[in-house]
Amino acid sequence: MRRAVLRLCTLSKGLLTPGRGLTQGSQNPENQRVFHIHEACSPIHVNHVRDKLREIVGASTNWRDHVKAMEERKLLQSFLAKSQEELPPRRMKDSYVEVLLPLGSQPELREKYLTVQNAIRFGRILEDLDSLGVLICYMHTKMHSTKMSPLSIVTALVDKIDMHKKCLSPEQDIKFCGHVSWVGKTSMEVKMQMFQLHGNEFCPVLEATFVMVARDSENKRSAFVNPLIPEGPEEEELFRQGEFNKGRRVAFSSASLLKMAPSAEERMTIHEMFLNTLDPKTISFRSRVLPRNAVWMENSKLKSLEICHPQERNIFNRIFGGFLMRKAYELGWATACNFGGSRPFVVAVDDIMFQKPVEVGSLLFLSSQVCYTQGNYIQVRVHSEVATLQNKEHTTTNVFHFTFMSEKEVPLVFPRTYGESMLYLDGQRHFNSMSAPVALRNDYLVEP
Ligand SMILES: CCCCCCCCCCCCCCCCCC(=O)SCCNC(=O)CCNC(=O)[C@H](O)C(C)(C)COP(=O)(O)OP(=O)(O)OC[C@H]1O[C@@H](n2cnc3c(N)ncnc32)[C@H](O)[C@@H]1OP(=O)(O)O
Repeated sequence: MRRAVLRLCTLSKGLLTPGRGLTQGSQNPENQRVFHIHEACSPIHVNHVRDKLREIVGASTNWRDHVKAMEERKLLQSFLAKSQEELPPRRMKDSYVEVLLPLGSQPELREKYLTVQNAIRFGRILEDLDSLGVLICYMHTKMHSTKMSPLSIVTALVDKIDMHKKCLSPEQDIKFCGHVSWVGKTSMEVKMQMFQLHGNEFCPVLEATFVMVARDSENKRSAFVNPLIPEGPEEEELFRQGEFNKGRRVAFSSASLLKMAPSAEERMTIHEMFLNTLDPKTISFRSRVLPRNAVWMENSKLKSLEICHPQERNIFNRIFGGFLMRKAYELGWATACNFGGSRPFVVAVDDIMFQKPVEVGSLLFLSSQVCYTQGNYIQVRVHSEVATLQNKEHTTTNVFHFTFMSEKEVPLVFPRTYGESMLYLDGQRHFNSMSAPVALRNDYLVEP
């Protein structure tokens, strides 16, 4: 067990240093390491993750019982800690979980994960990562005094998901693993990795950093989580990285274009783009023409609507974060496909913020657009908002950022309004925060 954790941490350190990329990752011999099957502790079957979660929170399996189940959860409030100091510290290995998705040995599982091009649906992987992230946090906060957890653990942020060059086959077993890597007072950072069997070895294909927040039994107020004690220099480094990530997120958010004007360089970019669209035949700021091989941003949009049925609920009777991510991702993929005119492959996902829970019964409006392109890359932003039948006012619940790589070079995208210019710059910032660009690889197959 300990060896497996250490090996995972070493791998994480190599791959997840902020700003390091796919190219750098794959060139680094450290990252060529593989995870040997025999090192793993017995993994949980993917189908059991959600059953375990239901058991931990005592969720009802029938929608008609959900109110009763929530009433029962209220009784757990007394188990909540009044301060973090009351809670026993945990180690990284206490929350370490491995999950097996046996696509190779159980072909009946494949259908759910399959794309028409015989690749793996990335949207399904997002759902699995979300459930696993929550399970990992329940391992970290496990109490011996009560079978059911008084905590409601929700996904606050998908900080980053980086894909590596490996081809994802729907016919080979997949393994996920992860652990809590940093904790605050009520929040936990979780690092997860995904491996696919290649011959006799599980090779790394993806890594992800999520932030989960603990809430009380009724999911109304935040609740304290156990401190984390890193053991040894590798874990200390991971913990420091978690601290650094928190600072980076605060800095990124305070420099948000919703709060601050763009930098001088960014302003210059926008002005140059504007000048490039002025019609040289008229001396007017109004007549705008698109340069060759460019598309107006407003023409890159796709929209969808989902009715949030009880079937898509999570263990707290709100809409499952993984479902929201899958739907947003699939719309984003279709947007990139429509825009680029060829098959897009996801390269990175970052900064998905879950601002508000989505209630069962809501109408979920997803709106997706290309906001930045470069070479073969397409940066897509998906905005989601909800309305209810009673209240038609729309409320933003999430903003998703996806980076795709297209098989062919893609057109430039041009903002027409000031608001679109801000979207362009925000897209550029997200693109630049991604790892260094990678060369298009034929074996890089990750699809909706
Ligand atoms: C059920 C039975 C049958 C079911 C059948 C169907 C089954 C379907 C399958 C599902 C099963 C699996 C489900 C597993 C559960 C998945 C989880 C979800 O879905 S969850 C659904 C999707 N998720 C949601 O719905 C969540 C929606 N969002 C929210 O509710 C709130 O925005 C919030 C709670 C996340 C934060 O509220 P806010 O008022 O801001 O809170 P505070 O100011 O009090 O701060 C508390 C701590 O949070 C930190 N922090 C905050 N934000 C961020 C951030 N962006 N970034 C980083 N950190 C952040 C902040 O720094 C502080 O940390 P610390 O210093 O104390 O350490």
